Amino acid sequence: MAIQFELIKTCKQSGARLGRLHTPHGVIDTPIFMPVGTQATVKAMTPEELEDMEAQIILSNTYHLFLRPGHELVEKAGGLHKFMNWKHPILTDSGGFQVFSLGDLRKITEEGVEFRSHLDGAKHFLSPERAIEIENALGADIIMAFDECAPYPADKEYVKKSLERTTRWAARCKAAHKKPEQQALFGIVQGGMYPDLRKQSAEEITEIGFPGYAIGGLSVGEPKPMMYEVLEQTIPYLPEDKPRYLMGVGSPDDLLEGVLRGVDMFDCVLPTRIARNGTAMTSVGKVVIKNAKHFDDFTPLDPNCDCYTCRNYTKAYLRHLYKADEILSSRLMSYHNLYFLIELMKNVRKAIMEDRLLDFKDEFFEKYGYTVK
Ligand SMILES: CC(C)(C)OC(=O)NCc1c[nH]c2nc(N)[nH]c(=O)c12
Repeated sequence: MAIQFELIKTCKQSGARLGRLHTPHGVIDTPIFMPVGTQATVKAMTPEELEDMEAQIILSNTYHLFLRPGHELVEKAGGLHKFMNWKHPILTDSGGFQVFSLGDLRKITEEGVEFRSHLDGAKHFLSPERAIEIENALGADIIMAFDECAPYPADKEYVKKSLERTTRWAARCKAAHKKPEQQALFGIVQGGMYPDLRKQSAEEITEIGFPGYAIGGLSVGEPKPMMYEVLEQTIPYLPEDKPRYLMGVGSPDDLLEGVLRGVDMFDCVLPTRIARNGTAMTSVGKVVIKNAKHFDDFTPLDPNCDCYTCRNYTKAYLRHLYKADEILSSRLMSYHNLYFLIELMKNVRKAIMEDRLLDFKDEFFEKYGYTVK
């Protein structure tokens, strides 16, 4: 088996789980936040900095690497780990979702998706088989099935047709996967915001059988309560002994609400994206560094953080870097935001171990400035 999921403990106060996911490139503690490195780099961070902040697994993307530099080059380099000098686990997303959101969609058929590259407008075709061929070449420890992430909102008939095709595509992915011993293929559950369709998708995907299951099609603009509700309607149909991965999530509150509902893995571009726009996630809420009030504030970004950025630089300096459009601004802000989410998940794992995750959530939301429900 490419991966082994060890369920260590289930929190007595909630549905939260503590686990360890053994992969060919190392062990991952769950619940886990996975930094996104779409084009074989977590933007502005070196692998050594990611190791320093104890990132355990990072994401890359099939669609992007297929378009540039081409999966053949990465394979020639000895695979993604060698190409980007990352010695730890990697997960590649399949590109299905990107095809529907990045390239302007040409047409979708049972066979696959024809689309134009968002880079140069060139026409391309991706099918379940092609996506798996690319992911096998990239060599990630965990690879995702080729799916359709239905837009939101979308009418029920469309979502039903779409999830049923995603199921047929999932079976084709499993059949096309050349290295199930080295690379764990996760199935992806869709079904929009319709609980009965989520149940149908979860039953169909688990019927095919995968070592792990992702919940796609959420965090697509729906209200948060709706996302949490759909999660509650989906998780019970996934096996307890396999990892659950909520794709594209998320912000601190979404991570906590997801863990409480039994999610083990998360990914989101938020920490690095908002960092480049000058916003920091801190233990006392968001800090928008360009705000004039930080002009002569010589305190750290986050008084309760012991990351490299918070130990060595002040808000005044970080504001200056941002206003001067200095590259170091993106680096220092990204380092802190990633560290913040990784640290949050470390504290979540500790709270689960001590059966006090609900209390931890209330304390965190109080300090972070979220209204505690
Ligand atoms: C809009 C953002 C990116 C925040 O979330 C989503 O789109 N969420 C859904 C999502 C993220 N990544 C995925 N990958 C795949 N294969 N399928 C998906 O549905 C998704």
